[in-house]
Amino acid sequence: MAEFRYRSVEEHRRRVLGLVPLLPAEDLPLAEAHGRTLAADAVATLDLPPWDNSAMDGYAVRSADTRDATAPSPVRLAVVGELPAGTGADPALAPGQAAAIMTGAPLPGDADAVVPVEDTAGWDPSAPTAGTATPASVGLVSPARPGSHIRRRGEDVRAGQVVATAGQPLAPQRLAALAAAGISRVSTRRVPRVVVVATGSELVAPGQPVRRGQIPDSNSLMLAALVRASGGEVVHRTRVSDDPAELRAVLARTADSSDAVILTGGASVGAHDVARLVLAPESGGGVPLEAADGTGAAAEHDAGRGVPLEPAVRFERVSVQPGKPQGFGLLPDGRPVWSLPGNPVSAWVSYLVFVEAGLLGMQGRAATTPRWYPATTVEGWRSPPRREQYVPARVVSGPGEPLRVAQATERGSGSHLAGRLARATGLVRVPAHTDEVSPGDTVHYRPLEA
Ligand SMILES: Nc1nc2c(c(=O)[nH]1)N[C@H]1C(S)=C(S)[C@@H](COP(=O)(O)OP(=O)(O)OC[C@H]3O[C@@H](n4cnc5c(N)ncnc54)[C@H](O)[C@@H]3O)O[C@H]1N2
Ligand code: MOO
Repeated sequence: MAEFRYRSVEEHRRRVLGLVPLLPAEDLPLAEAHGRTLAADAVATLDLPPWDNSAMDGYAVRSADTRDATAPSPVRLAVVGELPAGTGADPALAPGQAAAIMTGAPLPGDADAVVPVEDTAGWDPSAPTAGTATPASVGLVSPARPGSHIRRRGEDVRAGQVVATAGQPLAPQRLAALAAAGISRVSTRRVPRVVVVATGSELVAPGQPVRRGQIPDSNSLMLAALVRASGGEVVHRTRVSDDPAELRAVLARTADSSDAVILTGGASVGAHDVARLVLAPESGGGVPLEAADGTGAAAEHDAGRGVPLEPAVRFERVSVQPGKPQGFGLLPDGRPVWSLPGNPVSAWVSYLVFVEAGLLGMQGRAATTPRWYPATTVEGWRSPPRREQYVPARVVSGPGEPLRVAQATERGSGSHLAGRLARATGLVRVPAHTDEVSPGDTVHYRPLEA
C-alpha cells in the first residue's frame, strides 16, 4: 500500500498565509467602511471629550459656594442661565450663582462641579414641571465635591492619538470610536472579490428535482455565506460539471473581476476529480496524492522553516479530519485558489481552517485567529490518530451555565452528513495527539452562529 506524507494543519495554513497577496488599500468615508479592515492606523483629530462637560442633568456650580450646605439649612444659588447639550455658551458665574446644565453641555469656565438635579432641595420627580422648567434659584443640601460629575476634555482620547490600528476590522463599536474622535475617512483594504465554484456532474440547484445519482449543491451556498462573513464579496457563484472545459472557462472568465477562487469537489483521487485535472494537470486524475518518497512537491519544501512557498497549485493530504484532501496555490494569473473536498462537512471545516485565514490575510488580518473556548463535552467519541479533528457541535448548556457541548450528529463527524449540520452551533477541535474523547473531557469550542 502506498505511504503518504500528511502535511500538518499548521504547515498548510502557513503555506496559505505565505502565498495570499495583500490587497491594495483604498480610502473610504467612515459610513461605507463597516466590515473593512484598517490599512493604516486611525488617528484622532479631536480631543474626546472635546471640552469639559457635564455628566448629569443638574446645576453647574462653584463648589466653594456650597461648602456649608446641609439638608436642614440648604445653600441657595441664583440660576443665571440654562445650558442644553449643543450650546456653545459659557456664562460667567459670580459667587452665589449657578447655571442649569444638561448632560453633555460644556461646563462654564467659572464652574468646578455639577450637582445632579436629584440632589437639590425640593426636587420632586412627580411634579408636572420636573426637569422641564428652570427655576430662578436652586437649593443645595450638601457640599459639592470639586470636579464631581464633570467629564474632562481629552480624558478618553487625545487629538493625535491612535484610536485603532492597521489590521483591525471596522466593527460597529470601532466605527463609533473613530467617528467620536473626529475621523471621517479611513484607509482600508479592498474587499476580496471571490469566485465560488461547486464542481461535480451530480449537482443540481437546490429545489430542482433530483434523479438517481443527483444531489442538490449545498456547498456553494454555504461557502458564499462564509466568504461574506469573512469580509469578502462573492462576485460569481456557479456549478460546473466534471468536464474540465467548463471549469477552465469559469476561471478564464473571472480572471479580471476577482481576487480569489474557491472550488469544492473533485479534490481527491477519483478519475473525474475535475479540480485536480484542471489545476494540477501534471498529477493526472486518479493517482495518489503526493507520495512520501521525497519526490514531487514534497521535495521542494523549505526544510529550514518547513514553509513551502512554491506558488503552483498543489493537492496534498493534510492531517485533519474531515478535510484531508486539500488543493491550494496560485493560478497563473496570481489569484489564490482553494480546492476543497466536496463532502459538505469537509468543505465547511476546510473553509474555517484554511480559507478564512487566507481571506483575512488578504485584508491585512493575517494575525487574526478565531477564538476557541474551553467546554465540557457530554459525549465521548473516537478521533483518528495523528489527525486534528473538527466536529460539528452544539451547545447543550443553558444560558449562564458553564459551557457544555455535544456532537451535532450522533454519528460523529461523518463528512457526508450535510442535513445534520443544521443542528451545529459551532465546531469542536480535538488535537492530533488525542485518539479518544471521553464524556466530561475539556475540548475547545468555536461558536459559529450568526
Ligand atoms: N480512494 C479514495 N477515495 C477518497 C479519498 C481517498 O483518500 N481515497 N478521500 C475521501 C475523502 S476523505 C473525501 S473528503 C472525499 C473528497 O472528495 P472530492 O473532493 O473529490 O469530492 P467529490 O468526490 O467531488 O465529492 C465528495 C462527496 O461530496 C458530494 N458533493 C460534492 N460537491 C458537493 C456540493 N457542491 N454540494 C453538496 N455535496 C457535494 C459528492 O456528491 C460526494 O458525495 O473523497 C473521499 N474519497
Ligand atoms: O477527509 Mo474527508 O474530508 O474526511 O471526509
